[in-house]
Amino acid sequence: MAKLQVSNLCVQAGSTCLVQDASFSLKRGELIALLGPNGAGKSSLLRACLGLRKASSGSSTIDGQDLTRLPPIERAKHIAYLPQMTPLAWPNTVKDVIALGRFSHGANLSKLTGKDADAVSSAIIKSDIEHLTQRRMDTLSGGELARVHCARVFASETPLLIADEPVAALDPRHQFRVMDLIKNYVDQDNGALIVLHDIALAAKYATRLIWMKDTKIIADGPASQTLTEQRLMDVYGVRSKINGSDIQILGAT
Ligand SMILES: Nc1ncnc2c1ncn2[C@@H]1O[C@H](COP(=O)(O)OP(=O)(O)OP(=O)(O)O)[C@@H](O)[C@H]1O
Repeated sequence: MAKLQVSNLCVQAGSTCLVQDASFSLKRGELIALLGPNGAGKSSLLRACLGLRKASSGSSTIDGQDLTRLPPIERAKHIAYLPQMTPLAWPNTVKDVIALGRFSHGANLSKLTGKDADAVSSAIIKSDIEHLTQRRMDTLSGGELARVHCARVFASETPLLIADEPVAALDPRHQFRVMDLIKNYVDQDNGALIVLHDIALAAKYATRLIWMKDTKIIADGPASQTLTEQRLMDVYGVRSKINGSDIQILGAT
């Protein structure tokens, strides 16, 4: 089934509210873009959904199981998480990092065999990084690094992916390449929730947009219903011109 159900989730840091009463669901076949300005609470919401940050109230379940109570290794079988990317200083090879995707399956990471070896090989091919497998992670460009992290997720064969700004800091071509990888993953009967700051990219790829502002989800629906000039003004404080799939951001108010 693979369904993430988030209900009335609230996150506090001391007396400060970071997320208020967030509810939404994510299931296979959906590619949801989580949108909102800096500081709106997107990362806090993602981390609370995954049970990585304590929620003050509400719930987050996967196929009916409370994510905050699932042991990390069990959670990792259901849902993969790509946090905001920071350059890695690890001397590990690309192949070793992708093999980490098989950890939750109990694989011997230093000697992959059978299904585990197949999953890693298939992820490497899907992500178009065959030429990088013996490279050290700390020698990769941002675009290469992003594809390696996608491959690690694909190798884990989880049905759901949560990613926090997976295309931040990539040039337009690499943004498309990574979004194409995520779309292909979703098209193979998986689901993804990803934070994006590029509205046009979100409108092009996402089946649904969830809009956050000032700690709250203020809209949830396909771009055809929720992406309007007024919405961009309300959420980001920018003037825009939207004509079908042509989205122009004209400037700040
Ligand atoms: N532990 C904490 N204590 C206090 N404030 C926090 C804490 N964690 C996050 N915040 C604040 O909560 C707000 C929301 O942060 P969050 O990282 O969730 O926003 P975001 O929407 O993901 O932003 P961005 O787009 O910049 O990544 C920010 O103002 C941040 O400074």
